[in-house]
Amino acid sequence: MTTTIRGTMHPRFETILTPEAVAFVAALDGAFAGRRAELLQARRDRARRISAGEDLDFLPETKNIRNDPSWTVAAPGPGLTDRRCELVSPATRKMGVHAQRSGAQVWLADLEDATAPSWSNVISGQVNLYDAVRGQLEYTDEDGVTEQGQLNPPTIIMRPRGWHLCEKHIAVDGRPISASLVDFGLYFFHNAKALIEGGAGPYFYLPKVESHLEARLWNDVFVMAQDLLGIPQGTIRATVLIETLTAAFEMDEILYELREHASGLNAGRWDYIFSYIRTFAQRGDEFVLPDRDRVTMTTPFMRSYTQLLVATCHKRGAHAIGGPAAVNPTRQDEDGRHRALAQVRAEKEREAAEGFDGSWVAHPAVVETCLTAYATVLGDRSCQRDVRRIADVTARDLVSLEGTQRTITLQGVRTNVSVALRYLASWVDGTGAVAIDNLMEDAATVEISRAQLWQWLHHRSQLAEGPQVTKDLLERVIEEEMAHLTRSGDAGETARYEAARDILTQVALDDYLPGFFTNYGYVRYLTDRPLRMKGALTPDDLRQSEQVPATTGATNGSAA
Ligand SMILES: CC(=O)SCCNC(=O)CCNC(=O)[C@H](O)C(C)(C)COP(=O)(O)OP(=O)(O)OC[C@H]1O[C@@H](n2cnc3c(N)ncnc32)[C@H](O)[C@@H]1OP(=O)(O)O
Ligand SMILES: O=CC(=O)O
Ligand SMILES: [Mg+2]
Repeated sequence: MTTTIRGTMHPRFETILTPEAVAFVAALDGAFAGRRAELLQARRDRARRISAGEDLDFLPETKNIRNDPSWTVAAPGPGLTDRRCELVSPATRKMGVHAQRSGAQVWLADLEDATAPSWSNVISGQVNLYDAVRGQLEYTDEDGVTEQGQLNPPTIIMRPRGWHLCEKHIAVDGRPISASLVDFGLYFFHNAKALIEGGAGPYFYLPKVESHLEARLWNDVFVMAQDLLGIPQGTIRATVLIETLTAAFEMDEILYELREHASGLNAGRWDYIFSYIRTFAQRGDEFVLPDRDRVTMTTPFMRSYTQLLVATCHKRGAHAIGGPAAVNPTRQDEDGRHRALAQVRAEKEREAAEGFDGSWVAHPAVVETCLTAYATVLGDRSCQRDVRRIADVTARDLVSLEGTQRTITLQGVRTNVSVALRYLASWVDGTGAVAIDNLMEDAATVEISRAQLWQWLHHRSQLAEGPQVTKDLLERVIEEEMAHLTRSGDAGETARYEAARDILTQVALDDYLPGFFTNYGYVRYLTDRPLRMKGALTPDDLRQSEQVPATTGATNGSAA
């Protein structure tokens, strides 16, 4: 087996990419690459069946697991009992230092939705985590002022990339390897023992899981990783984001598969909305969602999902964690800041009243707000896992848009285009979380925007103002927004917006609905040696970006 590092070696990358660490990751990939490929194929097969009319339902073959009241998940790991506020941020040095000083119980260091997965971001994120775990994270600003993390920092939970992505800068026998295993493996190899010695442990958030079989794969990865490093089984803790529609039907099963390592479920609402759109993109009008800002946590199908999540977690002794509010309390706008704080407070109080044990925030300025809101329900208690909730949620409740306001507007189209272009122009430049119009935008929120454009186009949806959504209309709006966004004439900015337009056109306007914009964007714009920077990508390039075996001709998510 030959392992090759294809990415540029920046300063300190050698700390992470040691021969032993790379061999560890290659061993994991060698053991699990086949199953990962099969599970990605199973995703595509299921997506095709749903597109063709198959209804989603709870699985008959796992009924025993759901109905068996006797099993629970492992006790919370050290440092994970109190999770009232989890601050999420990209794993940069500056954000890491701020997160460590934020007063949150958890720092969720994100290599996923909030990180544009360039080689430089991925490995420098590992360098920053390496330092953070050892209490050595510091950051020097432009004025030469050095800030350090604090002595008693939050528990770190790391979020690796999802199963659908590969890491092209590390090749085993010429083949790129799973991005999930690179992120998980490097972090675990370097830090597991130090974390345990420090009184915590190797903890993970698992993103975009679509089935309990994918959770089983993660569990098997954990077992092998712990074995290889001589760490006791059951040391790892994983919280699974329930952020795909299909996973919402398998919450019990996902916890069961990971039960020795599971510590909770999280309502990853943005990807969940995206997943809803993607799953039903080619079904009838009854599944077409309205403007992005009209879908909230109190929209009936969203409410059903969170009720089921809380009830499932508490039945199994797991933490139920709320998702991130996207409002951004920017310091530039005092009124906007007050509105954002009030909105976060109302949202977190509602979550706590619904039974959640804690929640994500995406900005340090709202940590206190989140803690106060949870305190109104929890008082001195660190969580409410012992409070059982009954959720009488049916399969229909999880998918039906009955009672949902369904209006689509030209402004909704324009906002989706503008937000996607602005976000993608930053993403190709290496920034994966961006404040736009006082909202936090990341890969998940922008997936909603582009998938809505695709769905509305596919359905020729009627806008409140009269016209239908057509390709001509979308192209016109894109041109208008591009003219507006590139008006400075700056060459670098224009090039980034051209790249953004290319990605948006590819993933929102084509007949084919790609599973994720990140696959295409990554191979085209983020790799150290990008795949054919000029000229159109061929269907083979696209398949490669989505890791679809050439023989299947399948799409990832929805067959066109
Ligand atoms: C769908 C999902 O998955 S959500 C989870 C993934 N998303 C995220 O993690 C996004 C996290 N949030 C962010 O990245 C940022 O808050 C942004 C990009 C939205 C806004 O950042 P900024 O424009 O820098 O905001 P702002 O200027 O108000 O920040 C004030 C300070 O707080 C810091 N800060 C802002 N957000 C965070 C954060 N999440 N964690 C740590 N520090 C932060 C900034 O670095 C800045 O520091 P400075 O004063 O030393 O310059
Ligand atoms: O990862 C979180 C989400 O909302 O998506
Ligand atoms: Mg997500």
